[in-house]
Amino acid sequence: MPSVLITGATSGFGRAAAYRFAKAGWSLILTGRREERLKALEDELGSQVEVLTLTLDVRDADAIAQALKNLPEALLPLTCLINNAGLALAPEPSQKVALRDWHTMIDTNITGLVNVTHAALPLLIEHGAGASILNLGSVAGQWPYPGGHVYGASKAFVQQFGYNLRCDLLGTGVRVTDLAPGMAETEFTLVRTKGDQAASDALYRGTTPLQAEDIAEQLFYLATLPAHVNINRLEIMPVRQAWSPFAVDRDKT
Ligand SMILES: NC(=O)C1=CN([C@@H]2O[C@H](COP(=O)(O)OP(=O)(O)OC[C@H]3O[C@@H](n4cnc5c(N)ncnc54)[C@H](OP(=O)(O)O)[C@@H]3O)[C@@H](O)[C@H]2O)C=CC1
Ligand SMILES: O=CCS(=O)(=O)O
Repeated sequence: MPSVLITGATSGFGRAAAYRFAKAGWSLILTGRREERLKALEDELGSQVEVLTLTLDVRDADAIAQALKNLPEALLPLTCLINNAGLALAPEPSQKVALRDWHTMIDTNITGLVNVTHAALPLLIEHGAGASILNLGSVAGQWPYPGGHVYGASKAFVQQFGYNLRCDLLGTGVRVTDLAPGMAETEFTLVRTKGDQAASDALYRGTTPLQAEDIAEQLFYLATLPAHVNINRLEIMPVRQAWSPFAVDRDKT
């Protein structure tokens, strides 16, 4: 059976992807920090497919290297890595942001993604043709907006790291994609606003954001493309989201 390692499987895109890949019979390696949520997924999906849960913080390089070194043979070689764990913090302007929030985004979205990728690469290369690394980038990695600061920059890293990985992986058969969603309704905004449910509800109210299942469907599509096809970047927005005009600072009259 093909196997997929999903980081950040306890919520949002990662959780929806666990269900999507399980539906197709894939073996699952699910990670996140919230153990009780991982156990609930294992209880629910474990009767359909092989499920291994790893309670891990992607910022802990040693724990990740150790865990991936000791994967059961039945889950190897690894068919797909979904680098999904990530977060935005501090929607306010740069000059008002606490430095630790910038560090948390860099440590999670950049260092965490690099930690997992480094540990998983040998397992994907062993699989060869048909293996994939699917990285969750964002429209924020391409398009600037107020309050995007380090979050957007971290997603620009995800894109360029993926492109550079492709150069190094040429000849191994391992594919790399930057999947870059726009507005999607998950726990993302609750995390970004540090638990402000009203602010999260307000952002998604009166429009039609992407849902986690929309992204899970794209992840499954990418992972099951013919082995000779690599989509380098896939940007997806809800129909009801688009760009705005440039902002201009004007004299007060
Ligand atoms: N929702 C959106 O509008 C968009 C989101 N994205 C990106 O998609 C990805 C998933 O986001 P989404 O599903 O929306 O958000 P959620 O907040 O719903 O899910 C985020 C997941 O990441 C995990 N996570 C966060 N920090 C860590 C960490 N240090 N170690 C391990 N796991 C961690 C969380 O698990 P736990 O807390 O249990 O550790 C959780 O499972 C992120 O990379 C995000 O930047 C991209 C574009 C749009
Ligand atoms: O990555 C998340 C989407 S947005 O909040 O930057 O538009």
